[in-house]
Amino acid sequence: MSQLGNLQTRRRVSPQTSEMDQEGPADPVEVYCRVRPLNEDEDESCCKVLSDQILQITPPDTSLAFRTGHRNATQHTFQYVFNEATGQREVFDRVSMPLVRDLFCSKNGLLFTYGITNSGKTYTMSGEPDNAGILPRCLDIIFNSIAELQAPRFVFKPDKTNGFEVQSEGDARVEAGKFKPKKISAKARSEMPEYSDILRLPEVRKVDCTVDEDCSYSVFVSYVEIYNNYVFDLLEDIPADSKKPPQSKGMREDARRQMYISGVTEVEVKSTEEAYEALWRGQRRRRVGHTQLNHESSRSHSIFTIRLVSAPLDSSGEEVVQDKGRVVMTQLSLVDLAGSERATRTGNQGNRLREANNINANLMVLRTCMETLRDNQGNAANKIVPYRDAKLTHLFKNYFDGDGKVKMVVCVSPRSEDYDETIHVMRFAEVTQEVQIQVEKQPTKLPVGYTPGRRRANLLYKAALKGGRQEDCDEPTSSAVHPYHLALPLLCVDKFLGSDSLNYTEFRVHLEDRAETRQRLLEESKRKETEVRSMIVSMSADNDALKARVAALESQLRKQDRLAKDNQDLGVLVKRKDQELQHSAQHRDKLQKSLSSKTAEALHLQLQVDTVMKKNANLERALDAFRSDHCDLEKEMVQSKEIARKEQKEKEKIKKTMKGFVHSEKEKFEKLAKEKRTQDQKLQQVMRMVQHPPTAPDRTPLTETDNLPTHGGRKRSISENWLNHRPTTTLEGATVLQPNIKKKKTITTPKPKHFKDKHSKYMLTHQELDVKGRTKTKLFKGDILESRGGGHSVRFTNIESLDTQSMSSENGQNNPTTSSRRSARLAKKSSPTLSVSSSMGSLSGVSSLSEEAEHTDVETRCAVGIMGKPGAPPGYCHMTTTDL
Ligand SMILES: Nc1ncnc2c1ncn2[C@@H]1O[C@H](COP(=O)(O)OP(=O)(O)OP(=O)(O)O)[C@@H](O)[C@H]1O
Repeated sequence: MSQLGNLQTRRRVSPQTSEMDQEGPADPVEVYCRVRPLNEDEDESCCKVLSDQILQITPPDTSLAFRTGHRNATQHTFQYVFNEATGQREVFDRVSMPLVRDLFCSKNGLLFTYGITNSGKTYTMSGEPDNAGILPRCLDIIFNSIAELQAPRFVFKPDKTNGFEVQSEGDARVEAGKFKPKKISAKARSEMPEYSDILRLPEVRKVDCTVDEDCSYSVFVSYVEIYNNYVFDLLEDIPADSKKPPQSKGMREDARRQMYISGVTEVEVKSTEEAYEALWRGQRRRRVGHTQLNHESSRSHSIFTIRLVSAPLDSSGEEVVQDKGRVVMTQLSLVDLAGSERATRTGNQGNRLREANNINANLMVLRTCMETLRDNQGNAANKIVPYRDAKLTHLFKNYFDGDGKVKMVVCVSPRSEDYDETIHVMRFAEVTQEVQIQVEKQPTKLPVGYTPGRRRANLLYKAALKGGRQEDCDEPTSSAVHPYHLALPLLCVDKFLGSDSLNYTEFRVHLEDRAETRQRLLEESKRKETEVRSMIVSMSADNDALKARVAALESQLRKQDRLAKDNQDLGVLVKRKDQELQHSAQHRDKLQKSLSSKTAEALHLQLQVDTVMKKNANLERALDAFRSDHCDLEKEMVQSKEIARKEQKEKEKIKKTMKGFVHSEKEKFEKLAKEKRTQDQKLQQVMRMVQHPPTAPDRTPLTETDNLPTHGGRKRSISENWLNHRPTTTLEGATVLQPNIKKKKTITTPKPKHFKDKHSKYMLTHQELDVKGRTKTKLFKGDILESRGGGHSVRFTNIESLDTQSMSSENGQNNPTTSSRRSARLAKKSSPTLSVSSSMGSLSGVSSLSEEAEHTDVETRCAVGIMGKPGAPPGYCHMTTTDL
């Protein structure tokens, strides 16, 4: 672990970097965003590009975030946001062109495309036929830029330890002679038509920086994929008939502590077409491998690496310097990451789930690394960055340690269904943007000790040589002269040799001239050489001074660049801060609004509290009053209880007294009862005697005879016919009052025909209860007389009555016990009514005599009358003469 810790803080020292600036600037990871257009079958977009730097995402109703209450749209700031209509060229120019430029300035580059499945990562990285993405454009522009500066094939050779060897052009040619370039057959090409046309870029573009013409360049490409945390080489030569599945590669660290894939195939490519063929082969292998391993392309991370290898030309500008230490290698890694969606979303199982987990593990580690890097910068912490936890981060750890520029294109699917995943992507992007990479100092190029422009000079020289042979020797053109060639004047011997008159003297003179000229020229040459040498020395001094000046200017320029970059960063920061301020202002407004509403609410509540407190005070006062009342009542209750207790005591006293009284009364009563029983016995004896008299005339014991004339005596009545009118309500058992009449007809309801019969006497039995509940029985007796109109009338002659009192008081012969019993029964049965039929109308108006028949005038004598009315119950009442 300590070793890992060291990794983070250690700065790599490049063998070519002898002069390093003190401290490199911090370079943020640049994160771009690209929103793909909606497909035809997709109708709702949740993304909106607000400006070049801001993307707004709105949660749709169906999203989990919306359902869990996160309903506000979120805004995300990026280095640059490409909207749905942005073309591939613009994306390349903004994102990748600076990386390609860096390649020629000895700076490495790493570019990721990150996003969920189907968000446009592959489209952005590789593109489509006629719509090339970043990768083919990078290749194209590199080859366009180094077209005539390329070293012959095999001059540079990978040394298997992440470095390159240089060999002479002769050796390279020998090796090249054996090399057979791999050409894709038309049949194979037809299998993957999507890659066959991709290179047709409409324009020829070069990098917009100076490419060192005194260097020779070679391009190498490698293509690997990381699947389930294994690294597979996609350009490895595997025999066509091999049944073995692809073997994974290991990772190593080279002498410069750079991570590399051990044994990875690096293919030297001399043109865009060749590079693209390698890519194509890799894609094909990927497809075959995926079939063997049973996985899908989008489930693995693919890494296409372009290495630009260069070395300076020698002094003649002819060949590459045969020195390995002078080889410069820069690389650009283009990474198409697998879909970032979470395993749960895909609903995968088994292998697919493991696959998804591994993808996520790699991306998760990438995220953790970013977070740790950010924390280390922000809080000056020194946490260990877990690069080694995943192959992906392990391979690129040098980039994050400052060995190159890191960029990321976040691809966004605008589909509403993808909202929840897109938000995760945005969070990762935000973290990544905050990572600042401490850029390693760019090595100042060592002066190689050769004159610049030697390639061009060599070419010119070659061209001059070529031209000298062709043209006439007399007038060598200045343009064809080698700048360092001090040509001697040419001697045209032919004109002497070909003449007929051979003049040797002339020839000797000419030769002497020539020797003289030669001597002169030699002297001149020496002089010129000395001049040139001194010139060169002075030029070299000038050159050194110029170089120093250039270096100073370059460092100034770098500083300016840095300042400009800082300015730009500051601008971005200020913009971001402005937005944050806006947000916070909005938030503050919202808070103020809610505060004022809360204040109003609080006031309202305060009022309510005041009212409640007032009510409470009233209630407390009422409670006090109730309490004092309660005390009073309690006192009263105590007093009442005292009174009640006293009363109870008194009651008990009275009860005791009453008990004594009742007891004495009971004794008295029992004594009386005893006496009554003896009386009863006596009375019964009398009754027996009365009911069964031996001979004596029947005498109603209970009869109360008034002062009426005695023509209705008992003896007589025996021989007379009596109409005995006993209404149905008459109680049985009143026999004690019944006269002993033999000839009688008892009727309940009198009718005229009864009076037409031979009856001469009429007797009506009437019973009634008095106010004390005693039964009064009366016998109204009278004579039936024929009226003048042919009807009948009754003249009452006698009334006999019985009640308990009268019996006991008026007739000592009456049996009080019997009477009272009967009376009680009568009282129970019904009210006493005298029943007279409606036909008794003829009977009305007949006067009768009262018991106290002492009245002498009609008015008093007729005080009682019998009255019958149709439909009304019969009865009698006291009447006046006027009533009658
Ligand atoms: N910017 C764009 N303009 C037009 N079409 C696009 C764009 N981005 C993506 N597409 C289209 O969207 C579809 C999905 O894109 P692509 O295959 O690149 O997604 P991906 O993220 O690489 O998916 P995977 O993770 O499965 O590889 C393709 O048909 C592609 O043509």
